[in-house]
Amino acid sequence: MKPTRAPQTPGKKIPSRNNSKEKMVIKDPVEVFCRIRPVSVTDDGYIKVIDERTVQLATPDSSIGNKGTYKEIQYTFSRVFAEESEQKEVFDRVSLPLVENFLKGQNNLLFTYGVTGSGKTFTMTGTPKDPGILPRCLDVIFNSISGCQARKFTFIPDGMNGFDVQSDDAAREQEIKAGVADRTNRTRMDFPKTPRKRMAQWETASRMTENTRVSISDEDFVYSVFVTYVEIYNNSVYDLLDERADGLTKLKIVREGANRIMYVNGVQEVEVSSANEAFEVFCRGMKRKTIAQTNLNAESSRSHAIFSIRLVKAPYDSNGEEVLQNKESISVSQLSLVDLAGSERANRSQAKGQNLCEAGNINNSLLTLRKCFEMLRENQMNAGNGAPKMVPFRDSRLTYLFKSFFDGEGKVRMIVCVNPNPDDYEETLHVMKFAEMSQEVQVKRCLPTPRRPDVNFTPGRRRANQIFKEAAKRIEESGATQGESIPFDLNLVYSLGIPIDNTPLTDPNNEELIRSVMMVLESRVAKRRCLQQQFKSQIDQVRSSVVALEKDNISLKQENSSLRATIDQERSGRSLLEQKLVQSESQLVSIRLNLQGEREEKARLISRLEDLEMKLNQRKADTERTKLRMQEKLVNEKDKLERDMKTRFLAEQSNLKLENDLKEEKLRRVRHIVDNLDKNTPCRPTGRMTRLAAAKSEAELSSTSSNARSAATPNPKRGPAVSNQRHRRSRSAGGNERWLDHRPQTQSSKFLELQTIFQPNMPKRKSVSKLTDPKDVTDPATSKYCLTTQEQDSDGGLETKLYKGDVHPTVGGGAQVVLTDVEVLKQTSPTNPNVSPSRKRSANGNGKENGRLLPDELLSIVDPISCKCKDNTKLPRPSVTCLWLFDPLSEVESIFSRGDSQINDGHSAACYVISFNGQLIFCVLG
Ligand SMILES: Nc1ncnc2c1ncn2[C@@H]1O[C@H](COP(=O)(O)OP(=O)(O)OP(=O)(O)O)[C@@H](O)[C@H]1O
Repeated sequence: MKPTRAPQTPGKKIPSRNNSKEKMVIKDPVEVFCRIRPVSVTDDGYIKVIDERTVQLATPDSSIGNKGTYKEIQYTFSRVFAEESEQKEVFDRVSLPLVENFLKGQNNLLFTYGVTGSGKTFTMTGTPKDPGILPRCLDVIFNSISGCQARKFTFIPDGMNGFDVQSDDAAREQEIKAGVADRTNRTRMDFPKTPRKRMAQWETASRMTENTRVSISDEDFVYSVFVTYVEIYNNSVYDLLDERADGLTKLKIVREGANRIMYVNGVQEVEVSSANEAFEVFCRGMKRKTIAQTNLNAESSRSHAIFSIRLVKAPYDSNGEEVLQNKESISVSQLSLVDLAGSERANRSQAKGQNLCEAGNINNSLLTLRKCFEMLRENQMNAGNGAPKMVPFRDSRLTYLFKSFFDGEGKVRMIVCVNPNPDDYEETLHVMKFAEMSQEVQVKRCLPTPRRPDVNFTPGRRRANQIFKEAAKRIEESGATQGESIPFDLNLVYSLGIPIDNTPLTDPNNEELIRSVMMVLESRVAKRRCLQQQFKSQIDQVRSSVVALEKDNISLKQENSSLRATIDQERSGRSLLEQKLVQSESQLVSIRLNLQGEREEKARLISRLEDLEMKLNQRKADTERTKLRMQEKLVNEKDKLERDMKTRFLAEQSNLKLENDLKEEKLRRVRHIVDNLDKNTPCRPTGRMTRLAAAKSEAELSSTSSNARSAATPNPKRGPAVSNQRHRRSRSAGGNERWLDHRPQTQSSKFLELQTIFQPNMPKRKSVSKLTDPKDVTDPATSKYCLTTQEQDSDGGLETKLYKGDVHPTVGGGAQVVLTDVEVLKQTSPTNPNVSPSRKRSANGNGKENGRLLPDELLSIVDPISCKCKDNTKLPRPSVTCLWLFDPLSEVESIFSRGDSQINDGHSAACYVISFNGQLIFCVLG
């Protein structure tokens, strides 16, 4: 028989089969059938049957809205069953050939596939009035083997997917025992846990039976039927026929048998002797099957249900008396009917919690099924181009259980169920695509077993034995033999016809005799001819099977040698790979060692770095501390130095004063001498002169002793009285500081004289009348600020105020001015008669009010020696510009005034009017 090709979608390539190795193995494609479920909605059916093999899917209006485009896609299958198709039609076309194969001793797999609610369970099980594939299969099987069935318990499952055979007597004994046990058990089993609508109908209504019968050639065999029913739920296999309540014991594992057939280990295999009994067992399992109510199906299968029927057969012995007691002579075939759970999208089924988890597992296992098909097809297309890729059968229990079918241990057929409901359109597209692709998968054909254990036995011996026994029984009943046993005579099977009459063949002219001999001979000739024909046909059969065997043998030998070559190649490849692995491992070890070394080195470096960082931090802290100490020391030294300088300065000043006093005294005495020259009276030093001289010697003494004290032991608590640095008015104190000289142009100051003889000492300056540009202040070169304002009072006197301050840069990049000093310069109008040089002095005449200086008299310290008149003009007399020299520490107070410009020629101060204790003294310094 030639393999039938899978129908191909136009444009799709048929896998190349030029490979010589491929030619040797006969392969059959997976046959796929499509069944369309009838729906009540008729307005927008998106499925149209084009012919009996083609179906067309057109995008429904609802999906156009979502996806945009309208398209029509055609799919071709082995056969398309339209909505109105009957269960019988589907069975005859799809399942009957599988049943025939099954009865001939081959394995078969049929599964229904599709979206949830598309009619898979209906197609597989049907209803009592319109049974589906499964009950019909059972009917046909038992119709066909009726009369050849073995006594129950003739075959006993060995627990490893095989069977043992036992004698008729042993089987009878066990049957009696089991009958008793079965009756006790039955009462317990017949109550379903959950009444279900689908099951209820089977229990109440009588089932319509299928009458088809397939003729079996092996009449000298006995048959037994065993069924198993398992479900794959959440990727675990459960035995649906296990009566025990414990869920764990129902959990089974999938194993590979010695004959490479996959099976569920430890599953309950129930022997059935009729279709009804078998269906009853199926119903029992159905009650335990996991179903649930979803949005899309009131009784939706949540598991893949696998009902397997196994046909066990063995030949009769040579006398047709009893089953041959040899395990080797047993042959087993299997028909697996699989009702797959439907694929579903959670958003459509609204599945939640456990249902959602179930849906996930269902979709995963179906995805694995698809992947296996895809990989099988890819391997077939790339056959001969390298080693085939591994098919992921093990990824799911479902595919693992059916692995042997795809490995060539049986025939595979699939029914794709589709629901024309437009809501199913998207999912149906995926299903159709997969189904069409599946047809390209080719499965190795399972050849009928060439081994005939009964090859030496007489055909028809069983029936002959039966007839003989019946005849012998009747004879015994009639009392003819009287207890004598009649031995079975196998020659009866080969009798050439009626025996020749006992009349002696003596008279050749006896017409009657000749006619009777002629009749016998004719019958014998006819019988012989018949036997010869039978013999010839048997010889032909044997020859053809020998030829087939020889062919198989040759092809197997070739396959064997090519497999050996492949194995050798793989072995050498493997040894190469092993070598590489060893090398890689040694490299890995050395890399690991290196890595370890690097890690240790890194740890060492890190710890060293940490040490160094610690030391660095310590050193920084030390440096910081030293810096602070040094700064402190510097400040102290500076203070000390300033104090010393101040003391010296004051000492020098008082010396000078005393010298001046002395000179004045001398001058007075000279005058006095001159005045008294005429009078010729001796001149005595005045008391004042004495006092001055005493003061000088005292000042000198104190200066010397102070210097000596400071040189010997510095007294940090109380040094000599020095002027506050902040109030230092010396021009030399200016240094290199740059001043921002701010002289606002107010309305009044425009007309006032600013060029007084006493000018602030600002060697470097930038003069502005308005502070509009912030850069003037923020300029890093500017460190001092001076604001000059002027006011004129009603007497015509001028008051000039100099607000001095330090410019400090701020963090934000600006600058702030801290005013540290105010200098007030007063000029009195010479025309004002009320003004006297001591006007600004305090009431007690020493510049103090109750011993304190008046604030407006805190004037800047200006070195009188460097006082210059800028334009060298002559100052009007008695114009007196007074400066109050104020030292807050020593509280020494003086008035320096610019005297006669003729005496003071402008380059140095030569003449001073000194107010000392309210007296004005002219001093002329050399
Ligand atoms: N060909 C058909 N004729 C009449 N009724 C059908 C047909 N196919 C399906 N149905 C009905 O549709 C409903 C759903 O069918 P069924 O339970 O067989 O779907 P399913 O594919 O097995 O769903 P799930 O995967 O969820 O188990 C049932 O009520 C069934 O009777």
